[in-house]
Amino acid sequence: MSMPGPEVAIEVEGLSKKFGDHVVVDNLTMRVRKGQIYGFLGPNGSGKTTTIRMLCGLLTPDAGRGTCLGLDILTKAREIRQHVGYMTQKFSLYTDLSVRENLEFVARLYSVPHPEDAAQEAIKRLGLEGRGKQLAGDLSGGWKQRLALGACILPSPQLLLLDEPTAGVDPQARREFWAQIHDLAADGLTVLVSTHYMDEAERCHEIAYIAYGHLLAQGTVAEVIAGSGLVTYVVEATREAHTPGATLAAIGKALADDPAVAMVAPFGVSLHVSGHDAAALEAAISPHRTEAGVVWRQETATLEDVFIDLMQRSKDNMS
Ligand SMILES: Nc1ncnc2c1ncn2[C@@H]1O[C@H](COP(=O)(O)OP(=O)(O)OP(=O)(O)O)[C@@H](O)[C@H]1O
Repeated sequence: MSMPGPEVAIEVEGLSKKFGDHVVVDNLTMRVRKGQIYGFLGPNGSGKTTTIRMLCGLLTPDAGRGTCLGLDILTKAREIRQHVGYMTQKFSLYTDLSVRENLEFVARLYSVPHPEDAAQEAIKRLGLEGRGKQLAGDLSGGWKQRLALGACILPSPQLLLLDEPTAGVDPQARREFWAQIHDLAADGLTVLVSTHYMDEAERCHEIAYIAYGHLLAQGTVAEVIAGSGLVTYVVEATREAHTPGATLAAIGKALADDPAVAMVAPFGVSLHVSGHDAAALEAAISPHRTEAGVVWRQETATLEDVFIDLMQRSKDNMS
């Protein structure tokens, strides 16, 4: 493997990890550019956290090699860790200390010069002005996330790990949180995010889908969707349909076992029907096209369609 250029934050090749006899990550090769927001998706227990931990030296792989922030992940793990900020799902600050006290505490813990000024600067940068004296425990979920992010970036890490960062946060706070992540990335911070949420995935520059230890897809959202080869039709109940739910359910049931249909999923008054062979799928839905009270249209598969399909197929390969 050649030396990574300055624009590369992480470059790894053939990483594998076993716990006992269980291969949790199998032969993973990937590259993350500096300033990139990189999302990791996949079913529970598929190896996302293990992968992220290996990428930044928190866990030693059994096989493979690579660099993170220009440092060897096998021999320089301790140095790498000094440049990594980790925001877990669990709020890990002191609920009975104020916002300012929490930030000053973190600044002192990490020997940040001038901790009081650094805390004040973080308060300003995060739009927490006016909340400095508020107890962290009294903040709403969205503000807590913001404070946790502030604490994470106080020591000026070069790499930020986010574990489902906006679980349980309302849409506006989510949007603001992600705007901040994008600002930080624009300043050169590299961000690895593990998530189960499609909207978080869509906010990443690139994503990787991992299932049962295998990296099944990676790239931008558009590349992952295009690479899936999934053809999707949407059948929607019209206002004239007397029993839209029943009509769609009957179509769904009729199509679910057709070999041309990879999946059928209900979304409100519509169903997504997807498959891999366009002609076979077209033939499967053709008898239902003329049914009363529904309209059919072809659409680009959604990221969720693609992930469910990847998961089902990898499960089939495993069994
Ligand atoms: N230290 C460990 N010792 C033994 N097994 C482990 C250890 N860490 C993880 N595992 C196992 O490895 C597998 C992958 O775990 P990992 O946490 O990487 O998955 P994940 O994709 O992040 O899951 P989730 O979405 O549930 O957080 C799981 O079966 C888990 O139980």
